[in-house]
Amino acid sequence: MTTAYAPAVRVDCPAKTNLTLEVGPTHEEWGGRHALDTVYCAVGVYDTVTAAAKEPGTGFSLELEGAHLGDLASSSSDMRRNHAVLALFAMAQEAGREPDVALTITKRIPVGAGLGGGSADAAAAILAIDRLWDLHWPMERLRAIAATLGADMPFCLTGGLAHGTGFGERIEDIDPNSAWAQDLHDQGFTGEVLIGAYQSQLSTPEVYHTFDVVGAGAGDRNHLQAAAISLHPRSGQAIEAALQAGARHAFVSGSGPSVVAFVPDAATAQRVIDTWVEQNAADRIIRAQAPATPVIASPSDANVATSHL
Ligand SMILES: C[C@](O)(CO)[C@H](O)COP(=O)(O)OP(=O)(O)OC[C@H]1O[C@@H](n2ccc(N)nc2=O)[C@H](O)[C@@H]1O
Ligand SMILES: Nc1ncnc2c1ncn2[C@@H]1O[C@H](COP(=O)(O)OP(=O)(O)OP(=O)(O)O)[C@@H](O)[C@H]1O
Repeated sequence: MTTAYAPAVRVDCPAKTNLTLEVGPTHEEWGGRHALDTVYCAVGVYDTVTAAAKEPGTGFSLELEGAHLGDLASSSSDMRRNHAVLALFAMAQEAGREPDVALTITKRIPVGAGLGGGSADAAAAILAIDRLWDLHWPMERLRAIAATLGADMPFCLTGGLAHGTGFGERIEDIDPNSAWAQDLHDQGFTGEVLIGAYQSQLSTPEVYHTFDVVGAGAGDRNHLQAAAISLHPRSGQAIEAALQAGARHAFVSGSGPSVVAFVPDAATAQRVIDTWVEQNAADRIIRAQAPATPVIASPSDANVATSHL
């Protein structure tokens, strides 16, 4: 007898950056994490996570795809520590079920880049499993589960623009039609974005520890920027080059090393790309739109576009 399983679910989840990132003191009750006041912005480079049911009692499986796997590609990378798998375990515990799910991750978000790649995959897994198991839990419940896994994960569940506080897990969505969103748009923080990414990765804990020593740079919207540049100077070169080429804003994304540049038009985008190439200021250049939101699809939603990928 063949068992009929619910169809696999696919979620495309965008990367995140921080349009502002104010870093305050550490809190023991948060595991030593710093207090944050940040404006999150999801950026349209997507990882794709699929979740499919497996035979009961067979446990989870994980397949990784993509040309940019960073340190995930190494044989020592422990599948059980992958953020998407940790999300599956958390959902299974909350639902009182076994994690008999086959996960696949197609990675496009640079790894260890300050773009929330692991957080995006964890959020995508939560959204996919919520649909696969027909749970239909409210977003607040999904966010509470995500917050136990990492600071950026609650935001990644909804994307768009949001105000983050606490250690980053307290999320207040910024309505796209609000005066706040309009102001961010008027400042040039929406539309075409260029991401300068690198072969090298930065450890988020190390960047925060370096911040504790060097502090924030004068006038830096991202308080971690000076720390990230001290650990990865090429990011500072890419920022200067982008601003000289006409970008309205250019800064380190989160804990870095990647650099995000907001440009007003296609001509400026091309000038920034040409300058980064001429100066070898980045190893990989990605063009994207901001803000962006997760796209959830089951095979039955055959009409779901994939032009955003
Ligand atoms: C840099 C940001 O990406 C900005 O959005 C986030 O603050 C980091 O989010 P994340 O990678 O999900 O961070 P977590 O996985 O929760 O924590 C990783 C490590 O980063 C440091 N960390 C993280 C968040 C925070 N508010 N303060 C911290 O000091 C801590 O050393 C922590 O052990
Ligand atoms: N699914 C995943 N995708 C990317 N990294 C993962 C994943 N699961 C575990 N990791 C590990 O998490 C570490 C950080 O990767 P990630 O891409 O989330 O960094 P990041 O973009 O700097 O995150 P953040 O901006 O939230 O600090 C990497 O060293 C990687 O080995």
